[in-house]
Amino acid sequence: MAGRLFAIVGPSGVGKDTLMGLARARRPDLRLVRRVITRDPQAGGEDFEPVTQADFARRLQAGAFALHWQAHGLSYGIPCQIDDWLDEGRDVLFNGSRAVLGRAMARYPGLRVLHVTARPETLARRLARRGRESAQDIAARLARADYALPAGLAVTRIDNDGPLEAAVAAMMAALYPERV
Ligand SMILES: Nc1ncnc2c1ncn2[C@@H]1O[C@H](COP(=O)(O)OP(=O)(O)O)[C@@H](O)[C@H]1O
Ligand SMILES: O=P(O)(O)OC[C@H]1O[C@H](OP(=O)(O)OP(=O)(O)O)[C@H](O)[C@@H]1O
Repeated sequence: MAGRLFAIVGPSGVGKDTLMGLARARRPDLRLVRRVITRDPQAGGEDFEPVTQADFARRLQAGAFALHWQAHGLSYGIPCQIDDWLDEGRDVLFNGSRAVLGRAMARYPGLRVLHVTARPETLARRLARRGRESAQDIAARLARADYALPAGLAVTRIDNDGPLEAAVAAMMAALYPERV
């Protein structure tokens, strides 16, 4: 049986990576995608595979990515390995761009979207505390905060403006509705 593919999306600082880690801790069988990113290897934060722009371009050319996009001056790739996982019946969760969802749905018609939200002031506070980006980069990320999702997607909204526990519970219910 084919596995299910989930994209977690939402503005920078809303808690996507944090929620992914907590979901994985509760469901070790959930496959989290390790993204290929042209980001400084020392950047910290999520576990990603750092590559140069040239290496990214080579992999793209070779068809190594199931999905890819650009944002924040970086290139992001989702390795084709997710297709093997889905074929094996694994549920797969990746941190995606809201701007790639149209293409993602075209390739994966069963795609489910977890849209994490929080108030702009909450995002600003969290990004400043996370400390991975400069003030200028934070401002650019906040400017994308209200980017709209394309129509026609299976979307569950997850509010993460309050305590993490509430958002994790909502996320687990969205991932595994049969268990609630
Ligand atoms: N509900 C929450 N309450 C307080 N801090 C949170 C909450 N959710 C996430 N954070 C913190 O906000 C920051 C941004 O979270 P992160 O998971 O990196 O967001 P994203 O991946 O969406 O950019 C992190 O420092 C994280 O610990
Ligand atoms: O098109 P958008 O929906 O605005 O998303 C743009 C990018 O921002 C996030 O990446 P990243 O994890 O680098 O940033 P973040 O941790 O600050 O969210 C997200 O995963 C996308 O790759």
